[in-house]
Amino acid sequence: MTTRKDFDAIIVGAGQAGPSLAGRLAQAGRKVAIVERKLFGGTCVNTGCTPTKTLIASAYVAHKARTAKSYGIDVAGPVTADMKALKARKDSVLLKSRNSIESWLRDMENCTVFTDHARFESPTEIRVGEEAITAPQIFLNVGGRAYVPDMPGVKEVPFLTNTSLLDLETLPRHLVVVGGSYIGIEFAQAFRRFGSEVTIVEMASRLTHREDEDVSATIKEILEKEGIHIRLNAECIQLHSDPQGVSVHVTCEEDGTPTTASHVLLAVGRTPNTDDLGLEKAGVAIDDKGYIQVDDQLRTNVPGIWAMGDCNGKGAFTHTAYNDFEIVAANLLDNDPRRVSDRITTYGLFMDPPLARVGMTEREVRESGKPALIGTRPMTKVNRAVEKGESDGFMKVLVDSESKQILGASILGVGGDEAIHCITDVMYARAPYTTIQRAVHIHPTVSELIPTVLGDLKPLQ
Ligand SMILES: Cc1cc2nc3c(=O)[nH]c(=O)nc-3n(C[C@H](O)[C@H](O)[C@H](O)COP(=O)(O)OP(=O)(O)OC[C@H]3O[C@@H](n4cnc5c(N)ncnc54)[C@H](O)[C@@H]3O)c2cc1C
Ligand SMILES: NC(=O)c1ccc[n+]([C@@H]2O[C@H](COP(=O)([O-])OP(=O)(O)OC[C@H]3O[C@@H](n4cnc5c(N)ncnc54)[C@H](O)[C@@H]3O)[C@@H](O)[C@H]2O)c1
Repeated sequence: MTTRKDFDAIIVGAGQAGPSLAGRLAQAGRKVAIVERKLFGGTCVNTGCTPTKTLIASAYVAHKARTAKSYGIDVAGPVTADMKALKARKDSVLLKSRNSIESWLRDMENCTVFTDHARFESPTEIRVGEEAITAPQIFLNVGGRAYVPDMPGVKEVPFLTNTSLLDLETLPRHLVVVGGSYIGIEFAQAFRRFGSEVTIVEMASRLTHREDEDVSATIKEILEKEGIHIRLNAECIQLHSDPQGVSVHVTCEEDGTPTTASHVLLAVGRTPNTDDLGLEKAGVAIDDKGYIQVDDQLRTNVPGIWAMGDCNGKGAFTHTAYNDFEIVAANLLDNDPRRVSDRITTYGLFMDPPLARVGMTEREVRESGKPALIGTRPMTKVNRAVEKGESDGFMKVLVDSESKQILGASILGVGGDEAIHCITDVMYARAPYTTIQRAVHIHPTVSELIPTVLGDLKPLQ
């Protein structure tokens, strides 16, 4: 028999926005229900950021051990990856995080945790297993999952996604990665460093095709230097089963030589978890890709229903999901009219060296027609990078020549994922670039060279 419980607020999904919002609402004395159907912490903690960055740390150690000789250090014997031990380390890191989120929510005053699939019955009622829960305010934080394209052969062969690849306890002989963007590149480099042969198959004409061409080209060079094969313009990918695993045809020509993979990873984007939420019963509007449509304060078209994180299509990162929580909490609880449009685009791609990005790309600046200045510097001219023996990449900053404000930056280089934040903060402050140029940064750091780049700006031709 269905039981019915009434709350002030229901949160669906315990990813990167839901738990923090539960905390704020419960603290404000609201009676809160949070529903999680699978793993507390969602994608980032369980199958995304945390496990990948933990594996990438192991891959970095392998790479350093293999190149130890060039630092004057002898490492006896071949460097090999113990996949079981790698996985155990990764699991222990993510389990701590998952468990701490779950126990925080379960111990939270004014908060009731439900662990089942949530589905709308009406705009104010949600069914969770045998229970019906109601609230005048409902917050959706349902995230997304790996997109599986309907490519020829995909139904006939075994393939991996970011979730299943993380569970491997043996090293793939040859990993073919379909998709040359964040997920594909991070996994490709890590598995190459663990010892797999790796091929990236990308249908666009370059890797990370949303980045500037110089960024894509340098990423390709770095990956190829480590022995990763890269097949671009792969417009006719077909998968066939093969006695040795999966054969992957890449070219449209019938006689093109296939690549034989022991494992295939699909890393071609994400799809939102909105198809099984009963949104039609609540009347919540989605776009043609399934993303929940929201306004600048993350309100859906139905009063009393909000959507935060990857499921609203306004961002696809942990920091954007968390910022969605901050926006909703500020508007509802703090009388602070924060907006999504206040957010400056920023993200990292955690290959080694990492790519860090903020604001506009050079291409976007050119397309905008704004009069602009540009400053660049190769990492070979950054002392710290040279001293570390990690001088691949470059930094590039674009400035509005009239307002003197920074329009955007790309740092592809060691430490770039940290150094970028001195640029980000000045962009949020809407201060002129000269603020950074006159700041004294510590020697020897990567950040130290950002004032130098800004001291040598040239008109963008
Ligand atoms: C391999 C990989 C690496 C990544 N690395 C990074 C990174 O380094 N940095 C970064 O910023 N981002 C990274 N991301 C992206 C990041 O993980 C996501 O942007 C982030 O997790 C989105 O958070 P979210 O709260 O929107 O959704 P999620 O974290 O996906 O959480 C949604 C939760 O809702 C639950 N749920 C869904 N439907 C229902 C339902 N009907 N009922 C109950 N519960 C439901 C799900 O089980 C899940 O726990 C990575 C992603 C992947 C896949
Ligand atoms: N460092 C990070 O912050 C990080 C890391 C991993 C994932 N993520 C998040 O996960 C999301 C998904 O990442 P992703 O790399 O899967 O997707 P993506 O959308 O960034 O890139 C998909 C890539 O696959 C290619 N592609 C699409 N269909 C293809 C096909 N049929 N054959 C060959 N190539 C094809 C595209 O051209 C593109 O290069 C990202 O939007 C990102 O927000 C973030």
